[in-house]
Amino acid sequence: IPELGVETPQPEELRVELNPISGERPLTAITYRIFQERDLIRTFSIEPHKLLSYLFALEDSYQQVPYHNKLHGADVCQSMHVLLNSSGIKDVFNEFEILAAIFAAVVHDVHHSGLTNPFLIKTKNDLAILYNNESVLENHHVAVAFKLLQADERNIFSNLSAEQMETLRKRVVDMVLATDMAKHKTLLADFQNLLEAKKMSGNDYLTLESYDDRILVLKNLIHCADLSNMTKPLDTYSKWIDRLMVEFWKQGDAERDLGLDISPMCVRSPTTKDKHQIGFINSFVHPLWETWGSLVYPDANTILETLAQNREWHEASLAALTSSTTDNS
Ligand SMILES: CCc1cc(COc2cc(C(=O)Nc3c(Cl)cncc3Cl)ccc2OC)on1
Ligand SMILES: [Zn+2]
Ligand SMILES: [Zn+2]
Repeated sequence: IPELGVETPQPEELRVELNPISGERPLTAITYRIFQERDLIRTFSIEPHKLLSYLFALEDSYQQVPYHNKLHGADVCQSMHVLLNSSGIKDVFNEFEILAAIFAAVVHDVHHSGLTNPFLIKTKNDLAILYNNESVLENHHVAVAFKLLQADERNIFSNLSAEQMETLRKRVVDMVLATDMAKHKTLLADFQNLLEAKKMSGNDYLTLESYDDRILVLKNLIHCADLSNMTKPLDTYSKWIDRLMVEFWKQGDAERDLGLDISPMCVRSPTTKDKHQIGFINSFVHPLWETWGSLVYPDANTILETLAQNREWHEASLAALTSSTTDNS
């Protein structure tokens, strides 16, 4: 693959265009690089200047909130890229599904307001009215992502056939809507049932025939990427927690000012962080990653070990915190 990912008559010009990206445009830089590395630009005859225009507009449509900003979009896209390379699924998905998965990951939280679905619903936000309280944020994210494609100079899929575009759109909508935490239990249960059935059939690697089976794995994959903070080294992980805490606590302040009940995760207290993290990892994150780990065994072993270490870190700091407070009492 040529250095800039595409044969171009003006390599210098494209290089210049790309250079300013890496500093203040992390989402564009990471996503463009992944498109190059996976040769998606050539496979789907994507015009490089359209890809840059789309990514610039997408990056600028992420709000400047503490956690759900363009860095989170870039992070989930990069995590999706790595997870798609797991040996257990490397040869399962075709290039159309990979294009949809990478695109869904980078757009999945665009224009996030830093508030939760329950908050938007209980404050009767316009978005909650528009989407009838159903996956309000996630419907908004994927609608904004496709709205940005409507401008011709940003339509990176202009060389796909109408039928290819239709399937791509369905996959992206299905994956982004699956990032709604309210769907976690059903999504994981369906995933576990699928793997159970596959194990019964005896063949050692994953064969997925139907669209429903294939998209079910991709939905869990983007959900894993969205919940991958806890599987990262502690120094990275703790930065994500602090960002999310600031975002949740700001919502808590808004709830208090509006005379609403303060959501449990949004209560400002030193033990909130550790208690909620441990509870969240135990009830959501570990079961999901354990199921993913069984699919791509042994590829996810490092991830599972890091997750366990991070949980222990919280348990130790919670013990230290509570013992010190009981001493003072
Ligand atoms: C007080 C801060 C706090 C954080 C938690 C749970 O921890 C985390 C939760 C989430 C988390 O819930 N992310 C999320 C997803 Cl995956 C989908 N829709 C909405 C959201 Cl907010 C993403 C990252 C986390 O830690 C780094 O519980 N309390
Ligand atoms: Zn989201
Ligand atoms: Zn997200």
